[in-house]
Amino acid sequence: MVAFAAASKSLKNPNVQSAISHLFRFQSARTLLVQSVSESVKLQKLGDFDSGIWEVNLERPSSKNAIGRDMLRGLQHTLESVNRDQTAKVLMISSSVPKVFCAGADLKERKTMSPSEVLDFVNSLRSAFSYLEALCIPTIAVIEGAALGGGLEMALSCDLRICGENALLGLPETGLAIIPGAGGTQRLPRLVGKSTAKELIFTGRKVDGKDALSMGLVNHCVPAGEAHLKALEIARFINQKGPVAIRMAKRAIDGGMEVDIDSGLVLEEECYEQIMHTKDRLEGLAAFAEKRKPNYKGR
Ligand SMILES: C/C(=C\C(=O)SCCNC(=O)CCNC(=O)[C@H](O)C(C)(C)COP(=O)(O)OP(=O)(O)OC[C@H]1O[C@@H](n2cnc3c(N)ncnc32)[C@H](O)[C@@H]1OP(=O)(O)O)CC(=O)O
Repeated sequence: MVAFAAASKSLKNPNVQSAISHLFRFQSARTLLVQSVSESVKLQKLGDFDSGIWEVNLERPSSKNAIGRDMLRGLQHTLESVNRDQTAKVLMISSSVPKVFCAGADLKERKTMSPSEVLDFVNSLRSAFSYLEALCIPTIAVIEGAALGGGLEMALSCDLRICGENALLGLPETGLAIIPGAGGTQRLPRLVGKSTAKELIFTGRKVDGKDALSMGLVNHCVPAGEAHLKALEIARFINQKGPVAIRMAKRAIDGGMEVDIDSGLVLEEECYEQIMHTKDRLEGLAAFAEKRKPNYKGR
């Protein structure tokens, strides 16, 4: 009885609760399937409670996940697989290489390319990141360590960015006498403002996780090593919501930001109409009335 009372008292301690919930969140993430799309890009589908959460894993340790032709092909195929599958609800992009998210374009391969090959490659990389940005489900970049050049441009194409304090983010391209050519000159100013983006791109300055947070470059900065956990926590929140509503919210926000407010509101109306006749909308109302968790089916 005494032991039980002591245990229940310690369970009320917020630190213990937080540790347990971290443990629970960490342990219950179970990978159901790993699809190896290429040597350097793996696609994982989480299972059980996390069904609906998918993860692209970058895995090219020899070059710190630098993106060459092979890796780009792997990335394109992976994103196409995600896009085709209606069961994907949230996508996380992470690295299995310690201390790096992605070191950008493969500069060793670049040295062997002719100018027209470089242009072809950069155009394909830009298209791949636009494809990533346009995926109809939410995407989260999980950044531990370096996200530089094309690596940051990939993260900028995601809806959310979560980083560890040890992150190093930057667009150092001008130091190589090129410009960020995979969307960086467009997405960075839209995210952090024109003036800050110009400073970062003109100087090639790299910022750590805390500075990235303060300039709005990332959504959350957490202690080093905890970015995946934080991203998973957010992915789980999203995964419990009405899937059609999430897709329509993304469409309305993304489409609306590029047009005037009146056109944006028309787009919002169109998106609202898409959710009007879903069974999930009725399920949401029923669950509220019955004081239970909704069970959404994505239709
Ligand atoms: C998309 C466009 C342009 C670009 O992206 S340009 C590229 C911008 N990126 C960079 O400038 C990053 C360069 N890399 C680094 O700063 C560091 O390597 C690091 C990522 C901070 C990691 O540092 P660390 O000290 O941990 O590791 P090493 O430097 O010893 O690297 C290990 C190994 O990896 C190779 N490598 C690293 N980055 C690249 C890369 N981008 N391309 C090819 N290889 C890379 C490095 O050379 C080492 O190899 P070794 O053979 O062992 O020497 C726009 C456009 O496309 O134009």
